[in-house]
Amino acid sequence: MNIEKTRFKGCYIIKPRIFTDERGSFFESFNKKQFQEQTGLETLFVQDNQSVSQKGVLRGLHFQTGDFAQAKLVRVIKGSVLDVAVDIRPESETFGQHYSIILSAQNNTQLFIPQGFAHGFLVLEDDTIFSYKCDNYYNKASEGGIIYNDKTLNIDWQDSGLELIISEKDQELPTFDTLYK
Ligand SMILES: Cc1cn([C@H]2C[C@H](O)[C@@H](COP(=O)(O)OP(=O)(O)O[C@H]3O[C@H](C)C(=O)[C@H](O)[C@H]3O)O2)c(=O)[nH]c1=O
Repeated sequence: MNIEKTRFKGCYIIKPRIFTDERGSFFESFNKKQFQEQTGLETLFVQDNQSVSQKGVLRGLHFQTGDFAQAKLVRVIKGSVLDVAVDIRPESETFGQHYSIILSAQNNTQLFIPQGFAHGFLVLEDDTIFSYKCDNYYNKASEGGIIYNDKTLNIDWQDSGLELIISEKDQELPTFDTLYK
């Protein structure tokens, strides 16, 4: 696997090595040893999640707080998404800034998002399968979030022409300024 840094400390883009032959293709979707060698991070994932969404679904921006903060290794098994990670680490020089990337079954690209980020994605194709590893368990009481169209974050979701499908819970998430200003 090839791992490259982003301008956000601890956030990495991962491109697995794909093996193809007359049967199809193969790749290692995670390798702890290589991950640790290339990032220096000792990450122990404890929970895998999967969601299936139709085109136009926007999930997020979500995070878990305190002892239940989660690092995530996210990827798309089928379809494609615009994935967004927002740095909510007050001490970070990129605090309040976000990173966006297209993740798809075509590019097989993965994004490692460390603890201290809010995460969300916009689904670009029907029947998109989103799969991710977390280094901490789900803890409903620790759930937090930021409204997707927050004016301070000013995320370009590239959603022109899409009818957004957003849960009631996500439509009621607070603004960044409410949480951090
Ligand atoms: C996240 C989670 C949810 N659930 C239950 C709780 C609800 O009854 C149901 C759907 O949960 P929710 O609407 O929060 O699912 P998403 O909107 O996909 O949330 C996720 O989407 C964003 C983009 C993320 O990065 C987070 O991992 C996560 O917040 O699954 C569980 O049982 N375990 C879990 O780990």
